[in-house]
Amino acid sequence: MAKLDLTQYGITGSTVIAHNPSYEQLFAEETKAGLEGFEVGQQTELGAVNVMTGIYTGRSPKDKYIVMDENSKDTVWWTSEEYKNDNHPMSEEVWHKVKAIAKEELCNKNLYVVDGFCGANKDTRMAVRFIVEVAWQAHFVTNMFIRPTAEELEQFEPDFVVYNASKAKVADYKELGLHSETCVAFNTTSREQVIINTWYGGEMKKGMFSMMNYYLPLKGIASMHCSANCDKNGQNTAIFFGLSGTGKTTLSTDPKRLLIGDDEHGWDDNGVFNFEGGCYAKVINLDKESEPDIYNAIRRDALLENVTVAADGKIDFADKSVTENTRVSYPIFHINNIQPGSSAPAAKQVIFLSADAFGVLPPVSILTPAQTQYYFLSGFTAKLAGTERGITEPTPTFSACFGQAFLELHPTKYAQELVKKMEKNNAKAYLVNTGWNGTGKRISIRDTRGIIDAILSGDIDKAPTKQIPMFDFKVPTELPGVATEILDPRDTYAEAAQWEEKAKDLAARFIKNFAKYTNNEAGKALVAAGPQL
Ligand SMILES: Nc1ncnc2c1ncn2[C@@H]1O[C@H](COP(=O)(O)OP(=O)(O)O)[C@@H](O)[C@H]1O
Ligand SMILES: C=C(OP(=O)(O)O)C(=O)O
Ligand SMILES: [Mn+2]
Repeated sequence: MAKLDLTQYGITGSTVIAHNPSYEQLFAEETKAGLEGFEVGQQTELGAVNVMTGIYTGRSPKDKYIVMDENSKDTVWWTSEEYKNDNHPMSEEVWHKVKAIAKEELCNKNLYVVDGFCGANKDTRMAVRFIVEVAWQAHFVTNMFIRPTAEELEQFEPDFVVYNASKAKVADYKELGLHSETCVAFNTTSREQVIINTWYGGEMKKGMFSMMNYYLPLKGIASMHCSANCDKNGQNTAIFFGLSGTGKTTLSTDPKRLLIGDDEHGWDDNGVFNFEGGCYAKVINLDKESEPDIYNAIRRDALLENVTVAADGKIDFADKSVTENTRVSYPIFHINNIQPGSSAPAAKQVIFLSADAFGVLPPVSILTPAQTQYYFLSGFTAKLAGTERGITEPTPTFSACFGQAFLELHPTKYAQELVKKMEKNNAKAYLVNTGWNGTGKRISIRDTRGIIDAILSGDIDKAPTKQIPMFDFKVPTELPGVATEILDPRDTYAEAAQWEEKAKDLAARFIKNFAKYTNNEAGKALVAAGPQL
């Protein structure tokens, strides 16, 4: 491969230690002598290396900016007083300043450069070049993005460049009108991302997802915060939407099915395709018996983050003293049953995962088409501790399309694309509560897996059903492999009246949240599909 010249990016005096390093080389670099602080990788008993990411162990949405220019000003869904989101505008002037900070940090250094694809579909994939200072950051993106073939690397022309200056700070952030010394900024026109003062790998992964969420729907392709799998013949695709920690990775990793991907997908006329080349699983309290596939994926080349590891390499998955958002990234082929090419025909089943901290939602509801749109736009769930800074306990939230933090266009755009694809392919939707019920405990993974099995096998369509008041949810009254007494959430309370009180409160929250969609006829028409007081 021709030697990479970084001066084209304004980075001078730097040595590229490795351009597209092998796993061998990554291991050697991240465990070599002389590394300091959070650069240090520690080998663990499972063969995977563990790293600590410093103060930032989750994303930093308050520090996310999009450059507002001629192209983006009328397309991006900007934060506003009426509807706050994480798309904070940045002027071109400030962009040049933060980019200069990043470039200065990357000058006269030893750097790693990794080229990867975002998107399994060759026609619409984005070729991304990551320029980083820390060896394990190169390892993280090697795990998470689609690894080009040797031939593709020869001809690699980046569509997008990421400058990771995690060691730098925006000292004059106040003068620049920014929120803190940390900055995660995107320029959708020059197609660049700048990261300053956070080491959390999720900023690179979810950053490129945000960009796919910008470019793809503008081309008529659905871009979705969901996991996906299919049957062993590569058919009967199912997708699982959900905010962080609701079970996308856990539930899509299913020994009976082939994994397409665990977090970010597109849906075009050919079907569903993964954006990524790896998975990023939560490992807090990871249990070998109940999640063997994820556990077995943790071996050499997987990269653990913020996990407690003793000097002899022994792992304590139960320890959350650093963060609850302990993670492992691994290339997708660490899972045995994967769908070749990471794409499959159009989805037949669409599952919305919601971790309800109030204990109101049934563990599974069969949605009507109007309810599908209503609950997709509402995106009700709980933010679980750790993935975002400042969230320390399950916090109820309405996260549009189950991924508001990553939406660059208005939520209705994503809903339209999803509905178009679902209608064309006769797909059905289900709302699955992976959170709490009246027992005060989280619904067991075992019961949730039973529910998912019943959806995927079609058993749920044969089950007797009843309607749940206020929400008018159709729920099964019995399902094979699932504890019958949890199917109607009222039965999990000592008195049904306790459920009713909480349900009224939640219904009112839904109604209040949905008001922002009712300024047009389409939105108004959906109100009837939502909860009624
Ligand atoms: N009923 C349940 N369904 C799914 N996950 C559950 C359930 N109960 C507890 N969990 C835990 O919740 C977490 C889900 O995380 P994960 O699958 O990584 O979510 P996501 O991929 O959506 O971010 C895991 O730690 C899992 O063990
Ligand atoms: C990695 C993240 O999300 P998820 O838990 O959905 O994988 C994240 O939001 O930073
Ligand atoms: Mn996940």
